[in-house]
Amino acid sequence: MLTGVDRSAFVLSRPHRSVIGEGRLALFDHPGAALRALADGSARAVVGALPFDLSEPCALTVPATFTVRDARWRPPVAVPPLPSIVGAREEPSGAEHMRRIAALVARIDAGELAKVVAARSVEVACAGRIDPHGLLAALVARDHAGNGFCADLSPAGPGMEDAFLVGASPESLVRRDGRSVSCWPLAGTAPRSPDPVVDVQRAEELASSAKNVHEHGFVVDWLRERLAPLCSGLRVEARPSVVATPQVWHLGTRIEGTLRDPAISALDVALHVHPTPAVGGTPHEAALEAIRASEGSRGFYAGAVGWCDSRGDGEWMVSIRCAEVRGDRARAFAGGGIVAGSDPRAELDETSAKLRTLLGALGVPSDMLGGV
Ligand SMILES: C=C(O[C@H]1C=CC=C(C(=O)O)[C@@H]1O)C(=O)O
Repeated sequence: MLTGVDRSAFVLSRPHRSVIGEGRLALFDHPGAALRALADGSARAVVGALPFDLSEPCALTVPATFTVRDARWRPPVAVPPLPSIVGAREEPSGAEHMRRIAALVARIDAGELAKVVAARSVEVACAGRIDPHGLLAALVARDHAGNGFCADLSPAGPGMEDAFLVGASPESLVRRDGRSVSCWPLAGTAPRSPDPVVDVQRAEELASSAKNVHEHGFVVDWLRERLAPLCSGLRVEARPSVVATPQVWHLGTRIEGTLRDPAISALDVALHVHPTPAVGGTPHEAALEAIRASEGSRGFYAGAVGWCDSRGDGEWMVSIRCAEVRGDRARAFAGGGIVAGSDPRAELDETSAKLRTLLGALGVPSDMLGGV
């Protein structure tokens, strides 16, 4: 048992630092109210999650204690073991996901869209309650960079009691330290291989893949466009580099700038750039409409998780490689960018590789679902 520890505490674990928010002084289901509380000094910090669709409720908390440490998160005491797996169900099925991708590719060919991210989920049923910090501990231990997050979703209101968003995202939406702002968008993916020679070959192929570089470019263009009015001296790496997670390789581009107005906070910037085409698409509105039509609400998957303090500093991660956890259930999500020429089977396999982050940490055997 975790005694004397806030089992619903917010945690963001990063390679360089961890942020922990315990207790709850105030809850906000709208980011505007959180921004006002930070600006008027009534909140020292705000932590939590933004949904994919910003017209839906967010889940932000003013914690009673807010701790920043210069190292990745480690559980303060032993966490309970995760319960055994009873079953797992894909939503939609792999066949339906491929059908949706084929329909999106047809819309891209017709010139209605240039890029759109298609996502699916797996709902895992367990024999007992999933401790959110127990799952977080498993994720952080399996992630060589030490990435992980856990956010209480109950501030989003009715229906979200006992819901948490738990994940290990490699993608930083925005980080603000004083006037410095940085983003590290990821898009373009290749699965890792247990064979080191094949693994390196896959990374090299990804770096030179015209399709993946094209898919990645939409995200960089969007961020450049959104950040240029806010920043002076915006620096965007000329070409993407290859970034490793335990399950996949990604293309990533570092972007840095200096805020023209020091009153603009990390949360302001996150709200200004979210959702990027790493989770949405291009053109922006048409892609969001296509996602709504094919998937319905994504809830907090593909939103953002992070923190912002009263100085405006903070960090927000894109909430991918995550699951919504409620009681004995966890619903894990993964998506992938669809562009002209995307192959539905390869895209399905890509989401299976991404889903392994969560399914592996939960202990779901790989043969429990077709190919996931
Ligand atoms: C939308 C997801 O990943 C994004 C981040 C990195 C690579 C991506 C891709 O190659 O499609 C996605 O844009 C997800 O993992 O659910």
